[in-house]
Amino acid sequence: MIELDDVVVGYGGRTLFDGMSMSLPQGSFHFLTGPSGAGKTTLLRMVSMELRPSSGRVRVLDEDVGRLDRDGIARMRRRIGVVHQDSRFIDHMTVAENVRLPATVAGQSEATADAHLAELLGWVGLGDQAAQHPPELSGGERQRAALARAVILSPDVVLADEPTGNVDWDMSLRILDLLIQLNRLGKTILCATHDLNLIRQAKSRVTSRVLRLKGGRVEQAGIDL
Ligand SMILES: Nc1ncnc2c1ncn2[C@@H]1O[C@H](COP(=O)(O)OP(=O)(O)OP(=O)(O)O)[C@@H](O)[C@H]1O
Repeated sequence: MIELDDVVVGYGGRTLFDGMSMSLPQGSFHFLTGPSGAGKTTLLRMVSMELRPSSGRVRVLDEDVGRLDRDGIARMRRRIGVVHQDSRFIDHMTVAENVRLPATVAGQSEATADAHLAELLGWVGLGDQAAQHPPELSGGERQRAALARAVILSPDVVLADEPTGNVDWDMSLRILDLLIQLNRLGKTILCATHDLNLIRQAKSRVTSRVLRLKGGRVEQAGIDL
């Protein structure tokens, strides 16, 4: 479950959301749309606990994230996988090492992480690129590496910020397919995108809803996109 209740947030004295609320059930698949600058990334950053609202409440997986202590935040971060808009990697580490990094940071043994890693890289179609370095990857391969890294700890929630930005249509479909598979495993998906074709494509394959941000409000968009 992801719930924002009467959230106020902004930057440098400018309010972006002034008492915004929304509620997404566990296991749901939502797209987040809206004009550039509407606050899609900001909303995702509140859910991923990278940004604290100045007031209001953010609840994720039945926890009020504003009340978590440091350990609680660390624990919760493992349950939320994030694919950022411009995914950064550590360039001197291999693709496999980058994808494994969250598991290493979480204290998993190399053996435990590696058992899952090969399967995960195969799942995103990067089995052959495991030993390469991030600068050698194409845009679509980077996005898939970012998705693999986001889910290495088997999070319950996956947040994706324009995961198909700058990739061609075939690659977009491939990334969408991975998100749909994650949703079928019961994970809650929230995906910011400008790509209405992608949303249409998803709607024929998975039960998904569209949230539209506009003027600091979030509204459910109809299916007639
Ligand atoms: N760190 C920041 N400091 C100041 N202003 C910011 C910051 N991050 C975002 N903003 C501003 O807040 C507004 C919302 O930004 P946000 O990135 O959340 O929008 P978005 O809907 O994700 O946009 P896009 O579709 O272009 O990625 C924009 O006007 C942006 O300039």
